[in-house]
Amino acid sequence: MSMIAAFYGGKSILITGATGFLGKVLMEKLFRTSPDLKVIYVLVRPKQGQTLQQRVFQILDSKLFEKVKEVCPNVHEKIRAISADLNQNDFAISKEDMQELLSHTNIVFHCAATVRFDDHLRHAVQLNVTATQQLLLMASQMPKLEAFIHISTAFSNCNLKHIDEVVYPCPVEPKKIIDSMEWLDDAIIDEITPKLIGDQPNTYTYTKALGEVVVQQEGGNLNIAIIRPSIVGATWQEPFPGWVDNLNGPSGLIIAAGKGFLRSIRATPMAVADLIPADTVVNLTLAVGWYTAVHRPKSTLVYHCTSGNLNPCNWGKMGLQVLATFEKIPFERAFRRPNADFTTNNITTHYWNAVSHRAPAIIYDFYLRLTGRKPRMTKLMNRLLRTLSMVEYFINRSWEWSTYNTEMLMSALSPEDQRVFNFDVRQLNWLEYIENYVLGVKKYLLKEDMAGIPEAKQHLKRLRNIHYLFNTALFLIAWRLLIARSQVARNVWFFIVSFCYKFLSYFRASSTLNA
Ligand SMILES: CCCCCCCCCCCCCCCCCCCCCCCCCCCCCC(=O)SCCNC(=O)CCNC(=O)[C@H](O)C(C)(C)COP(=O)(O)OP(=O)(O)OC[C@H]1O[C@@H](n2cnc3c(N)ncnc32)[C@H](O)[C@@H]1OP(=O)(O)O
Ligand SMILES: NC(=O)C1=CN([C@@H]2O[C@H](COP(=O)(O)OP(=O)(O)OC[C@H]3O[C@@H](n4cnc5c(N)ncnc54)[C@H](OP(=O)(O)O)[C@@H]3O)[C@@H](O)[C@H]2O)C=CC1
Repeated sequence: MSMIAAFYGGKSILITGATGFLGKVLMEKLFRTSPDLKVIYVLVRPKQGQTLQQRVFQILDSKLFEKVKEVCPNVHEKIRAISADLNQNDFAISKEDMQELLSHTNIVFHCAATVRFDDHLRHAVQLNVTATQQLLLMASQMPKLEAFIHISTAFSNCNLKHIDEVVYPCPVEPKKIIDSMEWLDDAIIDEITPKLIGDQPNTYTYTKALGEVVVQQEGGNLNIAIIRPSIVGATWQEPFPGWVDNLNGPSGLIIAAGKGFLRSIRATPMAVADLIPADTVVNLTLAVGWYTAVHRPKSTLVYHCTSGNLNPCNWGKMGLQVLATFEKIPFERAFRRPNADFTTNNITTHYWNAVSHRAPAIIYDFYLRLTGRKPRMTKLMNRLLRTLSMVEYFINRSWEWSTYNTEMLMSALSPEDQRVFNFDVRQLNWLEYIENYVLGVKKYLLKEDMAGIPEAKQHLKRLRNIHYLFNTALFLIAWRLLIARSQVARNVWFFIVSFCYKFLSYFRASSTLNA
C-alpha cells in the first residue's frame, strides 16, 4: 500500500493554478491515486465567457481524466471551484468561501503564476510575489494546515552557474519591490526594470526568485517546501505518455519546426537540455507534500526537479530526435518540409533568419495577396522570431543543479511509493520520450488524426518536389543572367556543355563497340 496515496485520503487540498498545465496533471494524479480524498478546492477565475463550473468540468471531461473516472466516478463532487483572482486583494474570494477554505484546508499546492517571459514587471510581481505573500497569510490562518508546497522554477537563480537547493537572497528586498509597485507608474517601472532584474534574463525568473524569498521570510511556523522544476515537458508515463496542452517551453517550437516555419534556431548543440516531464514533477510534488507534512523538517527544504545531473541530454540530440520523429509521424499541412538547423553566432543567425524565415514569409504573403487572401505569414514569422529571441538565453547555456534533497526524498520512500510516485529521471529513455512528446503534440495540441499520416507524407513529398523545382529554376535564372553579363561565365558554360557533349559521345561510342 502506498503511504503517500494513503496520506492524501480524507484530506482537503487547496490548489492554485489548477487550470494550468502542471495543475491539471497534479489534480489528475491526486484523484487517481487517492480517490478517497475529501475535496480539492481550486481557485479559478472566470474566463472566455465560461463560468467557473464550466471551466472545471471541461477539464474533468477531457481525455486527461479518463482513467480518473474509472477509479473515482464521483470526481465532479470532490472538486470545489472557488471564484478567485490572484491579482485582487484577498483574491476577491467571498467571505463564505474564505471561511470554508481557512477552516478545512489541510494541504496547499501553490502552482499559479505568470510564466510569460515578457510580462510587465508590475503584473509579474503581483502574481508571482504579492499573491504568494497573500496566500501565505491565508495559510497562516488555517488551523488544520499540514503543508504548504510552493512551485518555483529551477531558473529562479539562472544568473548562477551552479545552483544549490537553497533560497538565495535578492539584491533588493521583495517587500521594497512590492511597495514600490504600488506607487510607481508604468513608465518609471519600464525604465527601472533592466536595473532591477540585473543579470536575470526576464521578469519571470526575477519575480520567481523574489517569490522564493517571500516564502522563506514570511512562512512563519508553517511546514513549507519549495519545488524547482526545470523546463516542464509532456508527460512521460502518466496517465499516458506525451500529454501536453499548451505551447510553453519546447512544445510551441516543436509545432513551428514540424510545420516547417522554424528552419534555424540559435542554440548550442552540446548545452544540456534540462527538460523534465510533467508527471515527474507532479510525483515529486506529491511526495514532498507527504514528507513535509509527516516529517516536518525544521527548515524550508528546496527540491530541484531537474534531469541534467542525473540523466543529461543535450539540445543537439534532442533536435535530431525531434526531426527524426517528423519523418515517421509528420504534421499535417506543413508550410515547408521540416528541416531545421542550429546556428551558433549572430551573423549566421541573422542570415538564416532573413533567408529561411522572413523571405519565404514575404513570398507566401505576396502569393496570398495575389490570390485575394489576407496575408498572415509575416506576422506569424515575426512572432516566432520573438519567441526564439526569448528562449535563446536558455538554450545556449548549461547549469548544474544539485539534487541532494530530491535524492534524499527518493531514498526515504518505500519501494511501493518509489513505483507509484516515481520521480527518478535516471529511468527516462530520452529518444522514446521525445518521440512520444512529438506524437503528443500532434494528437493533443494540434488535434490531428493519426489516419492523416499518409496524406501528410504525400504533402511533404510534393513540398520536396516544389523545393527542387524552385531551386533549379532559381539557379537557371541566376546563371542565365550571369552569362548575359560575363565573358568568363560564358566560357565556363561552353566548357561544361562541350565537356558533357564529349563525355556522352564517348560513352555512346564505347557502348556501341561493346555491343
Ligand atoms: C550536434 C549535432 C547538431 C545537429 C543539429 C540538428 C538540428 C536540429 C534542430 C532542430 C530543431 C527542431 C525542434 C526544436 C525543438 C526543440 C527546441 C527547444 C527549445 C526549447 C526552448 C525552451 C526554453 C524554455 C526555457 C524555460 C525556462 C524557464 C522554465 C519555466 O519556469 S516557465 C515556462 C516557460 N514559459 C514559457 O515558455 C512562456 C513563454 N512564452 C512567452 O513568454 C510569450 O508567450 C511569448 C513567447 C513572449 C510570446 O508573446 P506574444 O505576446 O508575442 O504572444 P502571446 O503569448 O500573446 O501568444 C500569441 C500567440 O502565440 C502563441 N504562442 C504563445 N507562446 C508560444 C510559443 N512558446 N511558441 C509558439 N507560439 C506561442 C499563442 O498561443 C498565441 O496564439 P493565438 O492565440 O493563435 O494568437
Ligand atoms: N511550464 C514550465 O515549463 C514550468 C513551470 N514552472 C512553474 O510551475 C507552475 C505552473 O506552471 P504551468 O502550469 O506551466 O503554468 P500555466 O501558465 O499553464 O498555468 C498558470 C496557472 O496560473 C493561473 N493564474 C494565472 N493568473 C491568475 C490569476 N490572476 N488568478 C488566478 N489564477 C491565475 C492560471 O489560471 P488561468 O487558467 O485562469 O489562466 C493557470 O491555472 C508555475 O508556478 C511555474 O512558474 C516551473 C518551471 C517550469
